[in-house]
This record gives sequence, structure tokens and C-alpha cells, in this order.
Amino acid sequence: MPGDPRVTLPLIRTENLDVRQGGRLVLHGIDLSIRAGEIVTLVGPNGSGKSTLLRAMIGAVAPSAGRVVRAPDLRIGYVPQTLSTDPHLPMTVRRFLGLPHAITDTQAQAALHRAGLPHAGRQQLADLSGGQRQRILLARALLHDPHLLILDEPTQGLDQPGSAAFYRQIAAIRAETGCAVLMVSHELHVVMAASDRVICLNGHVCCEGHPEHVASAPEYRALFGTGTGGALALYRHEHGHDHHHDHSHTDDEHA
Ligand SMILES: Nc1ncnc2c1ncn2[C@@H]1O[C@H](COP(=O)(O)OP(=O)(O)OP(=O)(O)O)[C@@H](O)[C@H]1O
Repeated sequence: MPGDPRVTLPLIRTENLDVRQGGRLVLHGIDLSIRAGEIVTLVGPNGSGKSTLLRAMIGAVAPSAGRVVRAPDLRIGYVPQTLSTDPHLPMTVRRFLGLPHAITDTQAQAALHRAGLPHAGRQQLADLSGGQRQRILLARALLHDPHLLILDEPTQGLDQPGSAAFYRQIAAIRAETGCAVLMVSHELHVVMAASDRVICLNGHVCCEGHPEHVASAPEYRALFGTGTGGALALYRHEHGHDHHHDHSHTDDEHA
């Protein structure tokens, strides 16, 4: 059973995964695995394939080579970057949570509570702030008690206190439910503090390991520089940059 601590097999893994988008090879030779209960963050420059990788892992994009292997009966909760419904459509939070599959009030209430908005059920989606909308998406992803929560830049557009609060909520959910978390984040300072493992992506896995290890890895520094300022500046660079570290991996990649 996924999430059972006695089982050491990963919840999900990719084997030599290639993905093409618009005729171009966007991901190449990706081997990674996520184990029960760990928080893993994907970092990488714009266009490095982070969203594509998440979408391949949930089965929304087909691999062009290799495969994604999921534990039997794995339940994944997916939090997209933004709410895709028209935010001006009259709809309560409770009704939104019941689409497309009907749920009980108890389920809705439990998920809203876990997501940190216990009293939002009767509110209109249109009346919510950006941070509250992200929590509704989080609540929706939690409805079916996932073994693995996958979040694609969940704090995009939030201010720093809002995004720090959101990541605290994720940590609390992991502590409470034991679910694993795989997320994309551009906020390095948060990533370093909140993740058990960081995977640095640039079409391939450049390096991975404990946050401190990745931060000092040459492959990571080549992409993001050293200090926070350098890192943030380099995050904004375009994906057509020079990258001379193809397929080089850090020492603890298999740790
Ligand atoms: N549906 C699609 N059709 C064509 N090209 C696509 C499609 N989806 C993604 N791409 C291309 O694949 C590459 C990787 O995109 P992806 O969104 O996975 O990167 P990302 O690392 O998540 O970027 P960002 O940090 O900007 O969100 C980009 O060059 C993008 O233009």
C-alpha cells in the first residue's frame, strides 16, 4: 500500500523519461523517485521542464520514451498553478469542491480545515484573495486523502508572508497525514528551509540531494549563482543559456 512505512519502494518513479512538447525534446533521461512522507522540491530556470515533468508524473502528458511507474493504488492530489475556472462565475467554495465528483459535507469540511480555511465553504470563489484561492485548490487536492501531493508553483503571485504561510501549511499537512510532497518553487530561501530533498532540473536532472548539498553543487551554482541575490537574478534568465554539466550528478544522488 502506498504510504505504508514498511514499504521501501518509491511511491512514484520515472525511468529514463523523455518528453516532447511542440516537437521539441523538453525532458531527457529523467530518473527520479519520490518516497513516502518526503518533501521534494523541483527547482530550475524558466522553461526547464518543471511543469512538464509534474504533468508527466500525473499522467497528463505522455512520455516519448521511458516510463512513469506508480505504486499500486497510489492516490495523487494535484495543485495546479492557478484556478482554471472563471473567477467571476458565481460559485461557492463548497460547490467548487464538489466538481466534478460529488463529495460529502464532512469531506469538504475536513479538506478545508487541513488547507487552513475551515470557514470558507459558503464564500464565493470570486471574493477570495489569491492566497485563499490557492488554499481552495489545496483543499480540492486533499479531498481524497492523497499519498502524494503534487504542487506546481503554488505560491505564484503571493507576497512573501502569504507564501511562507502556505508552505507552513504544507509542512503541517505532511506532519499530520504523512503524505509525500513534490512541488515546484522559485523561492529558494523557502525551498532550502522546507524541503528534505531538492532536484535541480534543466531538461535533465542537473543535481539532487539535501538542500545544502544542492546549493553548493557546481551544477546548481552554474545555473543559479551563489548568494541569494545571484540565485534570484539567475532564476530570471532564459532557458537558452549555456549549460556545460549535462548528466553530471552530485555524489549523494543515490543516497
Ligand atoms: N503544450 C505545449 N506545447 C508546446 N510546447 C510546450 C508545451 N508545454 C510546454 N512547452 C514548452 O516546453 C518547455 C518547458 O516548459 P515547462 O512549462 O515545463 O517549463 P517550466 O520549467 O515549468 O517553466 P516556468 O518556470 O516558466 O514555469 C518550454 O520551452 C515550453 O515552451
